Amino acid sequence: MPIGPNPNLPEELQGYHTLVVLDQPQSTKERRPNFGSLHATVYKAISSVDGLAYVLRRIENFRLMNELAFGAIEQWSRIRHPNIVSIREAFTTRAFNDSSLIVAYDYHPNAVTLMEAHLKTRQSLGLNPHSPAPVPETILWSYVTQIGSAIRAVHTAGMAVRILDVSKVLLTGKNRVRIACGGIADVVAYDTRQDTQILQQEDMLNFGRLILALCCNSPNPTTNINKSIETMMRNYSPEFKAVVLWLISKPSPMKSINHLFELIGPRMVTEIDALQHQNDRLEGELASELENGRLVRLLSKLGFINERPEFDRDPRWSDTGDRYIIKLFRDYVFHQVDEHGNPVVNLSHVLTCMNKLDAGTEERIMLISRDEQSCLVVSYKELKACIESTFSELARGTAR
Ligand SMILES: Nc1ncnc2c1ncn2[C@@H]1O[C@H](COP(=O)(O)OP(=O)(O)OP(=O)(O)O)[C@@H](O)[C@H]1O
Repeated sequence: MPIGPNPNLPEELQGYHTLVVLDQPQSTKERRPNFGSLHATVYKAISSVDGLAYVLRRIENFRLMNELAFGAIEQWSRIRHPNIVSIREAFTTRAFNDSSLIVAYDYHPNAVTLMEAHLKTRQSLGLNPHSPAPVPETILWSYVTQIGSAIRAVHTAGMAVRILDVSKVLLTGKNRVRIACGGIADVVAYDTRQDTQILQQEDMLNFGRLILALCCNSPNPTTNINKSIETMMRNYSPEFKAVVLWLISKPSPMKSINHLFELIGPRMVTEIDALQHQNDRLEGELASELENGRLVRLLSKLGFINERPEFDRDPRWSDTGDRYIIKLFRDYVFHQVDEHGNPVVNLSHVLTCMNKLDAGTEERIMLISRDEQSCLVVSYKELKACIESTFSELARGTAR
C-alpha cells in the first residue's frame, strides 16, 4: 500500500516521476539493513516513457566499482516467467543525495509479501505469531510448484535467485506468487563473486526455509529447527513433509531443482487443473465484459443521434424517416411510464432491448409517439439498420 507522496523525494529520476514510498515507515532507531549490510527502500514511480507504474528498489550508499556488475541485470531482464517479477532496468543515481543503486521492476497493483499475507496479519492482530494457524496445505503445494518453477527458470539460465525469503516473494493475485528481487544481489555482491552451483544449492535451502516459515507461522523457522519440523509434521501430510525435508537437506551435487518436480509430480496436475478452472472463470468474465463493450457502443450511437442541438430547429431531421424511428425507440427503452404515469426504471428491460438490438433479431415491437397519434411496428433488425445508417451519416458529416 502506498504510504503517500513525500516532498523529500526527487521529482524526476532518470525518466521516472511521482515517486511514492511503498515500504512501511521505520523509525530511525529500528531501521535495520535489509540487503546484507545495506539499506533498501521500495518506491512506486511512473515512467515518462510509457506512462506505466514501476517499482524502484533503491539500495542506499551503494558504490558501483565495476560496470560489468550490470551484466546480471541484462541476463535477468531476459527472463520472462509468470512467477518472477520482471526487471526493466538498473542504474545508479545521486538524486537522493547519496550514491544509490536503482533496480526497476514491473509493478503489480495490490501486491503484498508472503510475510504480510501470512505472518504479519497474526502479529498485527495481536495474536501469537507462533500459535498454530497453519497455511492450508493446498495453498502451500501451489506455492511450492510456482516458486520451484521460478527457481528452475533461473537455474536453467545459469544464475541463482539468491534473495528468497517470505519478505521477498510477492503475492500478486489469488494464490499467484512471484519472486521479487531478482538481480539485486548479483550487482551488490559482484566483487565477492561466488560459485553459481553453491548459490543454487543455497536457493534450495532458502526455498525450504521459506516454506517451513509458512508452515510454522514463524519468519525464522531455523532458529529452532527441530521444533519447526515437529510443528510441520503435526499439520501437514507426510508427502509434503518429505518435500520440505528434501529442500532443507544438505547440499550435494546430486541435489537439483529438477528433482523437486519428480517429487511433486501429481501435485503439478492439481495445479494445472486449478489454473484451467481459473482460466475458464476469467474467460467467462471477459465474455461478459465484451458484451458490455458492445452495449456501450450501441448506447453511445443512440446518444450521438438523439436530441442533436444543431438540428433543434430542423424537425425534418429528427422527426422523419430513420431518425424518427430511433427517437421513438429511445422512448420505448428509457421513457416508459406505468399505469399511474410514474417512470419505469428497469435496467433489465434496457439490457434486454439492447441485446436484441445488437443481435438484430426479427422480433417486432410497437413504437408509439408521445402524443399517441402515430404508431409503428418495427423489427430489431430494421432498427439496427436505421441506427447504423444514421450513425454513419453523422460520422461522415453528411447529416444535413
Ligand atoms: N513489484 C511490486 N509491485 C507492487 N508492489 C510491490 C512490488 N515490490 C514490492 N512491493 C510492495 O512494497 C512493499 C515493500 O516491499 P519490501 O520488499 O521492502 O518488503 P518489506 O516487507 O518491507 O521488506 P523489508 O523488511 O526487507 O524492507 C511490499 O509490501 C509490497 O507490497
